[in-house]
Amino acid sequence: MDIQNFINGQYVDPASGQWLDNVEPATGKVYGRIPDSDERDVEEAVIAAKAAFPAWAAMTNKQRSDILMKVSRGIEARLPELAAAESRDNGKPLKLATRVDIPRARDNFAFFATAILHDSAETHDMGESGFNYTLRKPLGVAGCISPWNLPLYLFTWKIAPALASGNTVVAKPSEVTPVTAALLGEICNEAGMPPGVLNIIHGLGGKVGAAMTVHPDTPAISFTGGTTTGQTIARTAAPMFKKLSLELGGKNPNIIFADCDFEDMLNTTVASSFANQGQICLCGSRIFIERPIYEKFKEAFVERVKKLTVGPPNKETTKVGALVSKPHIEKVQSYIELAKEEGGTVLTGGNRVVLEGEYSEGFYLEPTVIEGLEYTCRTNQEEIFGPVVTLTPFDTEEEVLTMANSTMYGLAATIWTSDLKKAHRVGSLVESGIVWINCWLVRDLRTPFGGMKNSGVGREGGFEALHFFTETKNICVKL
Ligand SMILES: NC(=O)C1=CN([C@@H]2O[C@H](COP(=O)(O)OP(=O)(O)OC[C@H]3O[C@@H](n4cnc5c(N)ncnc54)[C@H](O)[C@@H]3O)[C@@H](O)[C@H]2O)C=CC1
Ligand SMILES: O=C(O)/C=C/C=C(\O)C(=O)O
Repeated sequence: MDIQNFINGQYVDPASGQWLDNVEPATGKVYGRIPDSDERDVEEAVIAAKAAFPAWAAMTNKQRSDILMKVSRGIEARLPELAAAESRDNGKPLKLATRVDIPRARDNFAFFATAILHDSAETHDMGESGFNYTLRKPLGVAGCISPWNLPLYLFTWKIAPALASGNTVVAKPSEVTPVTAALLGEICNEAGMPPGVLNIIHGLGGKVGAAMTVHPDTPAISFTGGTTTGQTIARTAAPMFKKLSLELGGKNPNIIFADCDFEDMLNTTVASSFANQGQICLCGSRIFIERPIYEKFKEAFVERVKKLTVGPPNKETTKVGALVSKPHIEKVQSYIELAKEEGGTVLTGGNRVVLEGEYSEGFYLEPTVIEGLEYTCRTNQEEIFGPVVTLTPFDTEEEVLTMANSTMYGLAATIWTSDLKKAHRVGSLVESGIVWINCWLVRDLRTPFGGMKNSGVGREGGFEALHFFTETKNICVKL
């Protein structure tokens, strides 16, 4: 299956005439080609987006909202097809793509299509001498760059607010999982989105992403991906005074107190550790357990993890699918080896899984649980982004906070306790942009979403996302 760039409402080949292989993680085999685009394709896309901007920005919020709602309904209408494409491209279980990824892409469009109808600006009253009012103007052409772990989910999480607030967009999905983004162009055309409003360029980050970032006519860049890539983007964009939204890596603590609801915690901790093969920036990869329940937790957790079925993404019984790529599974395996060198004991997992028949070369890995590591070691400090978690006991709140806050990251934390005061106390001291108490990945799209420290800059979600894609202007009126 070959895909093309989507520029000015048309599907076109890359200027280079060159293509990249697209590999199916479940089989390890090439199953299509994607454009190996470069700065010439980005230039064409920016030209189209600039031309479309005045008319799109001049529409009323209601007019834009109507089109974006049609996109949302178009995603819903093609949900089975999109879910199958996502699962094949990424390796994630089809069930997950059907229940989570594609519904969330649909909801992202519906959420921002309706949010824009409820947005308003401030007035600052100066009494008899006058008043100020605030205008928020779209920026122009927004650059949106997204990763491979939640492909259409995160692609639309950026595009929808950018479009709703009146910008046109040049977007780049990950070259590892480009297919559902390519299909989105068809849905936008069917929804009556004017040509040039959304443009989608495929290819390598170092070529396409870099060209989008350095282009003088992309005043805002919204990026989700690895922290190192975020640093590269910031180095280019900051001196150009671009607006930057960076959602980066995490090394999230999952803090389990002895007084928690054990069964609820156990069920959710299995999911927060291994959902999407552990490839979600919000997964809790460092599990801290209060000492009185450490052994009980370890035994119960390992027993549950051993029962997780690793299998082909399209099989009904599969709980853990394929990791996204060969380089990625090799990276994750290298961390398991590192953990052993650092003195860790693998309690379960640690090995590649070789399935039968057409899946024998797929990227399957056992869900892995490790204990006995110092909290300061590399395994406990660096983002692994795979189905690997570590267990560490703790005795006091102070101790667990020291360990939880010891990494360069600060994205998400989970706290399990029946003591609301303790939950609130620890929640306010843990260095994380997002804290879940007695739950995980419960999402309300209105809430600020993003990380502290090296986990990012800025917040997505709700009005914060809509406002990121605007320039705020204050107008002072003297009476
Ligand atoms: N949401 C998250 O927190 C994610 C974190 N990661 C982390 O990053 C590590 C590396 O994964 P990658 O796939 O290499 O992520 P990445 O950060 O390289 O890729 C994310 C997106 O950025 C683009 N990109 C790459 N280099 C770029 C550049 N110089 N300028 C502009 N755009 C660029 C990519 O093409 C892709 O669309 C993973 O092992 C994981 O630890 C990866 C994906 C998502
Ligand atoms: O918005 C969400 O619900 C989830 C976002 C997840 C990421 O940004 C990620 O895994 O990279």
